[in-house]
Amino acid sequence: MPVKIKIEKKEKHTRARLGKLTTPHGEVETPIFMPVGTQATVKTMTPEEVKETGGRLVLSNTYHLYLRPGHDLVKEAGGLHKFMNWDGPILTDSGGFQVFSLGPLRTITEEGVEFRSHIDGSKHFFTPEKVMEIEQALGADIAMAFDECAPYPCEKEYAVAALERTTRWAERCKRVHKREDQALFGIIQGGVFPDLRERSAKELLAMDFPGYGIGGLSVGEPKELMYEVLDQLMPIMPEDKPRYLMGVGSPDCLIEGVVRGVDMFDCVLPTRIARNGTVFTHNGKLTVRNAEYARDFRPMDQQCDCYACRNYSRAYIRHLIKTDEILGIRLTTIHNLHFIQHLMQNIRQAIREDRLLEYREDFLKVFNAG
Ligand SMILES: CNc1nc2c(CCNCC3CCCCC3)c3nc(N)[nH]c(=O)c3cc2[nH]1
Repeated sequence: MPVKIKIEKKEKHTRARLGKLTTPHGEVETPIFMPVGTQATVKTMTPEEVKETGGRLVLSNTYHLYLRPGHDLVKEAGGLHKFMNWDGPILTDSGGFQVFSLGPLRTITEEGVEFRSHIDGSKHFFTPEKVMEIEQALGADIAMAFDECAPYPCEKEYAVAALERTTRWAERCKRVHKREDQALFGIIQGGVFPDLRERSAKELLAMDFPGYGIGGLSVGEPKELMYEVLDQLMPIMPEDKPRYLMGVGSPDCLIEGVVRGVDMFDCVLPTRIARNGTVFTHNGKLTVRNAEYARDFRPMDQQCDCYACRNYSRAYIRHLIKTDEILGIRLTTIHNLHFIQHLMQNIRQAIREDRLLEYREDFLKVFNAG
């Protein structure tokens, strides 16, 4: 069993758990936030800088790496760890979400999904078998099954069809997944319908995957609805398997997800908004590129001890961003990754001390007041 979770402690007043996730490339603490490295790099960061901010497990993507540079090239390079010089654990998403997000550029059949590349419009066909070939070639420690993520909102019939196809595709993935040093995770679908979520979970739990993605959320539904789906789904999830809430999220969603028993998160938000000149601070978001910061010589977040906040002012970082100096978005990225990892560290400590609900209240009172 290459990937397993050991629950160290259950928080007294919530479903939150403190755990250790063991993988072929080392052990990481959970709950964990996993920085996204779409094209085999966490944008603008060296692996050392990702580690320095607290990143321990990074994500990459089947869809993007298949199109460029090609999974065969990455395999020839010795696999994703060697290619991107990352010696910690890696998780690859199956591309299910990406090809479904392509909208009219894709056609879904029982066999698989025909889609046109967002780069040059060339035609491609992803089947569960093809995606498993790609993910095994890339060599991540955790590979997600090829699933169908239903949009929000959608008719219940659509969610049923997507759930049933996801189950059949999970079977097909499991049948051809041979790599012993790579864990295949199933992905639970079912839209925002509690009965469908339960059905999808039960069908996939019966296949005994070493861990589970919770898919089909953070697709435009109100946050409260996402929390409700988790409230209904998490009680039927096995305690001894990692739960990975896909594509989540912002600081408030991370805390609410942990409270409900989620162990793993990924989100492009911290790195994406950083490149737009927006950073998280304890008082909420701050768009450092705005004119009001032109003569503001304070750090982005006065309570932050990251490299960017220890050495540079808002005025300087605003100057860099306004003049398209690459150092600007590197500094905002360093800060945002550090901020989120520091939040996860505080959450893990609050679990240890059985005061997660107090932490949630204190953090959100200040963060949301901003
Ligand atoms: C943002 N919201 C959201 N994301 C979802 C994602 C993607 C999660 N992030 C993966 C990274 C994205 C950037 C490149 C590297 C991989 C989902 N993925 C799958 N397979 N299925 C979902 O239902 C699924 C559902 C998701 N909802």
